[in-house]
Amino acid sequence: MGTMTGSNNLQSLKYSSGDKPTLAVLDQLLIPHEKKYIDIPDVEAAWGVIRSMQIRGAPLIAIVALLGLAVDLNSNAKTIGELDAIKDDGDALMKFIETKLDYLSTSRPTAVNLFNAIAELKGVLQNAKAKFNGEGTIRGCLCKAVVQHTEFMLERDVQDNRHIGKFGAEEILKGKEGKVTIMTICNTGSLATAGYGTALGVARALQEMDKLESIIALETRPYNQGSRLTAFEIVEEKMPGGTLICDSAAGAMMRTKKIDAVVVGADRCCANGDTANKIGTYNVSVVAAGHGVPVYVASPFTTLDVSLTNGDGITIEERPSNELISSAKAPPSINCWNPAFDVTPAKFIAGIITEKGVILPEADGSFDVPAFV
Ligand SMILES: CSC[C@H]1O[C@H](OP(=O)(O)O)[C@H](O)[C@@H]1O
Repeated sequence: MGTMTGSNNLQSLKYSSGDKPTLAVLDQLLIPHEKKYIDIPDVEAAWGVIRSMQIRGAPLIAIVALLGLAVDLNSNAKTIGELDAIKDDGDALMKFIETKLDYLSTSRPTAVNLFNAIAELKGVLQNAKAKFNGEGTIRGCLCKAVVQHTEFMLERDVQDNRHIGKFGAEEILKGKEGKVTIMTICNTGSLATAGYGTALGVARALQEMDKLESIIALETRPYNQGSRLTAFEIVEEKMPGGTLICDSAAGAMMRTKKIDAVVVGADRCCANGDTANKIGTYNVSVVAAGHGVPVYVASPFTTLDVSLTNGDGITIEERPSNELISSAKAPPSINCWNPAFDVTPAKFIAGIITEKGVILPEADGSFDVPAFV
């Protein structure tokens, strides 16, 4: 197999398949000024680019973690030496791989995609080990299973995003004539996924249908994913009516201009529909409720977490003070509280757009969210 990347011009990663796979990821901290790819030779490098937010976005975090493992096991000389030393002991090999997966799970805590992906891959490996028929080596069987499953995940993400785009566009256009204006927060496009995007994918689908009047991007302080990344995607993809506003202008814009819907991404949707997403999503949702503007969450099944009954159980990542201080140009000694995410209660959400359709709320405003299986 040749090089596999995302579906748009903007490639969040470059992955080359084959016996010796390779991976490079776009350093998103340099966007919009520079497009530079970082080589990922092992799980430590994958962990590093996730933690530093050189790559980010709930689906992309999971994909880079697992592709990093695929490269580590099959192409990294040090890891190959360690595997050689294990010989062909199935239990020891499983433990070796699972230890690497558990390490990757410590990179960032909030987006459930990484944890769902790790659990899914562990299941695939257990299955492959149980079905191993003695042809070749168990090591070859497990390393191949990692590559095959991860490549499947990469392709599934783009397909799911296209379906989310279609279902979301149809939902927003219901009962409407003419074109629509969408407001969004953070970055949920090609740069946050394997390609196409989730919430920004909905805007992209509307654009493809010639139904997008305008896309409004919130700057998304303090990390500015909206102004650095979404604005960049809007410009690169020539999305109509692309407009950047500061976070605190959302209410003023809803009060003075026609906003048809707010569409946001997600890092974790709980059983009742409570959703963790980028810090500031809750504010926008409350303001939108005050103006009768529906808020949709675009979320693949990989972002669903029905093990949590509601949002109170979500671990919210707190980023270091210096990230807020440097972004806000604040005095270095000021005390900071810098949560990366907030939880929007289900009552503020009009629908959860998935690749299988739009989940609408029950009469009491809560959702009956299905499980990721
Ligand atoms: C396609 S969902 C992207 C999701 O990731 C963001 O967070 P971060 O940039 O910190 O990884 C954000 O919450 C988005 O909605």
